[in-house]
Amino acid sequence: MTVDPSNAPSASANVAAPQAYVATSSAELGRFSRPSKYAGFIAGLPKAELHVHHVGSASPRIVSELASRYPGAPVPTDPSKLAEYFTFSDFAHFIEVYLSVVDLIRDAEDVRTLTYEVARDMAALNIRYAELTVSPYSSIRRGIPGEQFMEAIEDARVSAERDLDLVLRWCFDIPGEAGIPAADVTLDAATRLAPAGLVSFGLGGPEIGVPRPQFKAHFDAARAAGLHSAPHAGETTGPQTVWDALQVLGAERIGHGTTSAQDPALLSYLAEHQIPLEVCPTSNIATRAVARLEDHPLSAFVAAGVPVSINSDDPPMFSTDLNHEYGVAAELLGLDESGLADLARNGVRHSFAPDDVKSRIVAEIDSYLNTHGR
Ligand SMILES: O=c1[nH]cnc2c1ncn2[C@@H]1O[C@H](CO)[C@@H](O)[C@H]1O
Repeated sequence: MTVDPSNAPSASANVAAPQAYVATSSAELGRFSRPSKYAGFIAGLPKAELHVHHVGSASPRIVSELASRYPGAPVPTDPSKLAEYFTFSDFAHFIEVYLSVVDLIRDAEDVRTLTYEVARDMAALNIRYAELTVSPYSSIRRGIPGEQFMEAIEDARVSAERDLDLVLRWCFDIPGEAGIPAADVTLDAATRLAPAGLVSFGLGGPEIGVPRPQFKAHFDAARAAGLHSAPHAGETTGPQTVWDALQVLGAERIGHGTTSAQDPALLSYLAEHQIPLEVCPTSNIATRAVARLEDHPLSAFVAAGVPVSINSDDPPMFSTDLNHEYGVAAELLGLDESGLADLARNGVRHSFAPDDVKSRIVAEIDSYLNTHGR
């Protein structure tokens, strides 16, 4: 895989390129919902993304390019066949497909290129800050040395900040299905290899058959090392998983948290303690965690006073991108431009970004609303 520097937008080009939906194939974008009437406003709005997976952000072009190097792989080499490959019968099927793409990343150069290209797609959407969920275990167990992996992602992070006006940070997550050995490797990567951009410790993958409490010692150690706790919970199992994440893993933010809506006491707790949920509406439909967008509990969260941010999760795999998700949120919550700007400010405020980065981006949002709001 090679980077074509001539495709890299300059920082000033980002501001003026609101129509670019480069993170996914535009024909497929919005397979699960209509384009928003606010699409133009959203495209130029400076935003933060707090829940987005590293490999799950690989564009169809990168995925098919990688697949063509490994003819035996199940992943299609033709980008136009990817939409069908990325149609999931259920969450378990989604994870199986996700791991087949992870399998195509074989060396540190792949990691560096992938990370930089993901950053470039984000910058074209006017994302100014992103916490990318990275699973070092998946690469280390496929033979990429941990030190090389860290060097690759850090190199991409520093280049993105220099070239793309995008501040990147990492959440290292345990792929839950791989159990304690994966947790050990992830904790070692987070605490011994400790790259400068790392801000949080997470837990992803399936929830069924993967109880959160088994990872208590790993989260305790990560938190003692100064990392924030941001596990997935309540995406595919009920509210008890969210309680476990809060009470056992010390969660400061919850990935998805969708089924919290089933438990009024949990909603009150989240509101009282101002624990944000990282909501990814289209993802929940694509993995069939929620049956229909109309059934999505986003508006119930907001009504209960639970803080939320809007995120894209694995955008090309779900035929979406962050701008499209903001349009979906506007529809679900009945927002206008000023409400969309509030949503963008929430994304920044709930992030683990340095304070100066937060105030800079919030000021950019304020000024964008002043000049582009109705
Ligand atoms: O929506 C999601 N929920 C949970 N895990 C996910 C999701 N998207 C990507 N991953 C990724 O699945 C891998 C296998 O556990 C992990 O690397 C996790 O980051």
